[in-house]
Amino acid sequence: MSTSTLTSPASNPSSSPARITITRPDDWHLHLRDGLAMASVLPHSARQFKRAIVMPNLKPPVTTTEQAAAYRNRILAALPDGMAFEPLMTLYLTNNTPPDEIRRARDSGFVHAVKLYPAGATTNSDAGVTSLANCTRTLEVMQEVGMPLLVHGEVTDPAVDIFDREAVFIDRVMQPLRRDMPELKVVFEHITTKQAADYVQEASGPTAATITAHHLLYNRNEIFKGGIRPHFYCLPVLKREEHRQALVRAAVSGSERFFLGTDSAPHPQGLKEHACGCAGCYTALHAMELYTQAFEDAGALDRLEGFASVHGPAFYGLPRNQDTITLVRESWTLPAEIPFGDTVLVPLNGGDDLRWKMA
Ligand SMILES: NC(=O)N[C@@H](CC(=O)O)C(=O)O
Ligand SMILES: [Zn+2]
Ligand SMILES: [Zn+2]
Repeated sequence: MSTSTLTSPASNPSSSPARITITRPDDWHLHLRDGLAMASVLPHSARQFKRAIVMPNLKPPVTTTEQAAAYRNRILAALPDGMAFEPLMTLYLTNNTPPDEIRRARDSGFVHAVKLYPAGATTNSDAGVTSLANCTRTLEVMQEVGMPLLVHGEVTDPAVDIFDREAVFIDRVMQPLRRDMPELKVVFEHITTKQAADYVQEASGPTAATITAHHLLYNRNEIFKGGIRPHFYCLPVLKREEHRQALVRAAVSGSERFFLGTDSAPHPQGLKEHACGCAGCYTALHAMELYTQAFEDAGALDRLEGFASVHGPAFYGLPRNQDTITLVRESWTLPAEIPFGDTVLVPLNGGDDLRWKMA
């Protein structure tokens, strides 16, 4: 029961080009998992992106530079011959991350950020932070050495409605954090609301946000179209149409504060299509096709390169990539499922036709 509108002619203006070439993009928020599962999905990201910020929410989480080095080596060992891909590693912040660990991370040269998961907010966040007050010394060192803090920005207070958890997080956590650590680099990850887009645009200090392709293309109706559709369930959950539109405006605005982060988050089919299904959308296979479509629908293909390939490296203090990718206007059918270790996963839009294709 495909209900895709991805190839709808109405949103395919004839004035749009048949191909577009941009500097090779990077993915500033990616879940690669580990082991055989990682080996299955890694080539998809490596085909589309030169680099990716690799999330540390493994079981157990990647909390030390030493663990990040070992994880990085496993990723590089799983990379097929001939593929160039640079994993940019992150550490998982806990209540007990020692300030010295930040200096070790900075000195390593391969750890590029530290991730804040409010305890209980999302997949594998049990070891996360219960209160940022536990992390003051560590955050001060991050601020001092220029180590970015990446934030899953949702409160975990069960009294707060799930659709409000990001907006409430701005008041309860982001504002005080920005006030207390004015020079800390902060990335508000996978923003989903108008409130977050406005906040990031106006915040003082080095503040940025990643935006996923699925939050640019879909509102929360998508989860319930014709029945419950678990592959559209992720955290933070899709929001109302007015929020999707605010995210599109932010992404195409040209502001350097907004850049690409797929949050591609693979889970086995059996754990998505489940009575208590996991949160996460798998988009690594077709991410640039989806972003290109979102920017085309907004009449802003000329802004895609900045968002996908320029603003992220600038924020992280890294060089832009030298090579390019080309996307062509060509209809193709996304596989309905793909191998995932010893099981399978269903990509977002699995079995649907896409309008753009990586050449
Ligand atoms: N986005 C998700 O819905 N899930 C992510 C975790 C996260 O990024 O919050 C995952 O690791 O599965
Ligand atoms: Zn998250
Ligand atoms: Zn994520």
